[in-house]
Amino acid sequence: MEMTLTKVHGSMNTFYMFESDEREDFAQLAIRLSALDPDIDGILVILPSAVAHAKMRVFNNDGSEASMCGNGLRCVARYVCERDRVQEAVIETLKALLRVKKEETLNEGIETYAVEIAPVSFSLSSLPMKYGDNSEWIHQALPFVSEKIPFSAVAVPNPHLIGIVPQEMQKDPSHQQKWAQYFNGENEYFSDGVNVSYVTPMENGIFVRTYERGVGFTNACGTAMTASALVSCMAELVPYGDVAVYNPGGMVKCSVSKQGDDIQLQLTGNATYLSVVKFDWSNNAEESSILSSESLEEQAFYEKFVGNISNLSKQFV
Ligand SMILES: N[C@@H](CCC[C@H](N)C(=O)O)C(=O)O
Repeated sequence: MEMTLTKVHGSMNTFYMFESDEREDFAQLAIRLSALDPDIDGILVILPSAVAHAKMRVFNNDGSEASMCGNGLRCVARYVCERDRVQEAVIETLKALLRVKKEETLNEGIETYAVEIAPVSFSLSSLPMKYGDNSEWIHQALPFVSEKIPFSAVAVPNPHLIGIVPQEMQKDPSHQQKWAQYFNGENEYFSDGVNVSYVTPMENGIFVRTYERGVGFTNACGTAMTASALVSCMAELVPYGDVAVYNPGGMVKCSVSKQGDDIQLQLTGNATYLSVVKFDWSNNAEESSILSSESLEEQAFYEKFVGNISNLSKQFV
């Protein structure tokens, strides 16, 4: 079967995106496409929804399904808003209906979208995370990992473990890699794995590097950046409101508001289309292949934007 896929990215977190009806083979498709194109972090499937403009499912490049994907949702938001000729829409995800909207451009030539990130829970059972009898883990060291790194565990609703680290630990991500690999293998703490982010405050925001469950190190993870902005506000590293979040793939804005237990999070950033790809999905996955790829013109604008901000984030990469 010939499929048309759009290769897209949000902060260089890169996916093949396509519209489809429900099928059983999305996981195999994600694995096969990732084997053919190591640039991608997974696939985004846009499905019909009975309760929203569309439904999004996201599969990591190892075939595991995630409950949410912030960078991916911006790309899906763009697709649905352009398809339905609307400025705002509601997208059904595995655990929530989320509001999305077109925003003013981040920079010339960059399609920009804002997406709601919800629901938020600090309850360890929602990740799930098991650590003694604790019901939450907020801004405390995990002594077996390091006495010096305050960690927070939060589900948005996919699971995140976030550590605040000094600049030198961003430059050498080996500590992060070791523990993220451990928590995403056989271990007693995270039975479903976890996305692990290391965060460092900057003069005008924060820098976040993420090791994603089911993927490995990514240029950026939208839910991780938003959860990291929340944790940074709670730790008083940055004020509540709009937080500039830098990452190896660029920069996004995360808006954070917290009144008691009521937390509202929004992620704003690029939704860039890279190319249109024809893919032959045969019954035998091993034989499936990319037939053609036609580049679009948008990436040059994104690279110009990254060039403008790189003096701020290059100290971390
Ligand atoms: N890159 C995504 C998150 C993708 C899912 C994640 N790897 C998981 O398994 O939870 C984002 O932008 O949020």
